Amino acid sequence: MERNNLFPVFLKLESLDTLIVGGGNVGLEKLSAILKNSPLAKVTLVARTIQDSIKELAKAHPQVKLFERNFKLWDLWDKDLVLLATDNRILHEAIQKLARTRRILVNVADTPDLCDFYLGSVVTKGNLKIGVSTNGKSPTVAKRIREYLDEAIPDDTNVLLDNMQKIRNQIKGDFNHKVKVLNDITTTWLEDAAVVK
Ligand SMILES: C[C@@]1(CC(=O)O)c2cc3[nH]c(cc4nc(cc5[nH]c(cc(n2)[C@H]1CCC(=O)O)[C@@](C)(CC(=O)O)[C@@H]5CCC(=O)O)C(CC(=O)O)=C4CCC(=O)O)c(CCC(=O)O)c3CC(=O)O
Ligand SMILES: NC(=O)C1=CN([C@@H]2O[C@H](COP(=O)(O)OP(=O)(O)OC[C@H]3O[C@@H](n4cnc5c(N)ncnc54)[C@H](O)[C@@H]3O)[C@@H](O)[C@H]2O)C=CC1
Repeated sequence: MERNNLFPVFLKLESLDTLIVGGGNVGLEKLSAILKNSPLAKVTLVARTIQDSIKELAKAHPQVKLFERNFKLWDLWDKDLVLLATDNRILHEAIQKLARTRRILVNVADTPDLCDFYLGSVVTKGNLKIGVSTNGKSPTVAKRIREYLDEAIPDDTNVLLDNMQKIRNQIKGDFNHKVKVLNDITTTWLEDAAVVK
């Protein structure tokens, strides 16, 4: 069976510099996805024309910089990540090549083959975050799985995380003992949560 070989990571976008090229519907979707997860993400968005909804969103996030003009080579100079969301595949290919030579990670919204990383569907409950990828096969299925998990994971999961953090900091003894205690007290957590629901 084919399998998903992508390696998931959770990025701290407050301390990285992200560039989005494109200010239409897809640019808006990518910017929204970033800010929903990381409201303080440092993002620069460059596009020949920028939708009003993007301008509104940027007003609520003062660290987001908008430039309403064509992409320029030097937009890449100080960036760690780049997301391409224009309607111009040739431009995407050219920018992807330039970014690659600078070792900047690239997402090309309309061309999975040119992507170094994909965005995923995300479930967030307090400190808990679950990312879902279908390996690019079906973003709609990723969205459905997000909805399913969002319903299934108890809303008070963050209370569990806070309690576990306290217990984790208090347990004395060697590492193996600590792991055993933490495993023991969480063995029945999901079943218990299902009963309470
Ligand atoms: C490869 C990937 C690269 C990337 O964008 O990172 C990619 C690529 C493409 N998406 C396309 C279309 C759609 N994308 C969505 C939605 C989402 N797309 C997202 C991620 C990804 N999309 C990455 C793979 C993720 C994975 O591994 O599963 C999500 C999860 C995250 C996010 O974008 O924030 C977000 C759901 C968030 C949520 O709600 O939970 C919908 C549905 C909808 O909006 O309801 C449609 C219309 C239905 C359809 O076409 O399937 C097209 C065709 C464009 C065209 O036809 O021109 C391409 C290009 C292609 O596949 O060739
Ligand atoms: N990955 C995904 O989730 C999806 C990807 N797509 C694809 O994404 C692409 C973009 O779609 P839309 O946002 O709807 O298009 P759009 O036409 O609304 O927006 C295109 C944007 O690119 C900008 N642009 C074009 N040339 C530019 C340049 N040289 N420099 C700077 N900005 C430039 C335009 O000013 C505009 O802001 C399409 O190719 C579409 O097929 C579409 C749906 C979902």
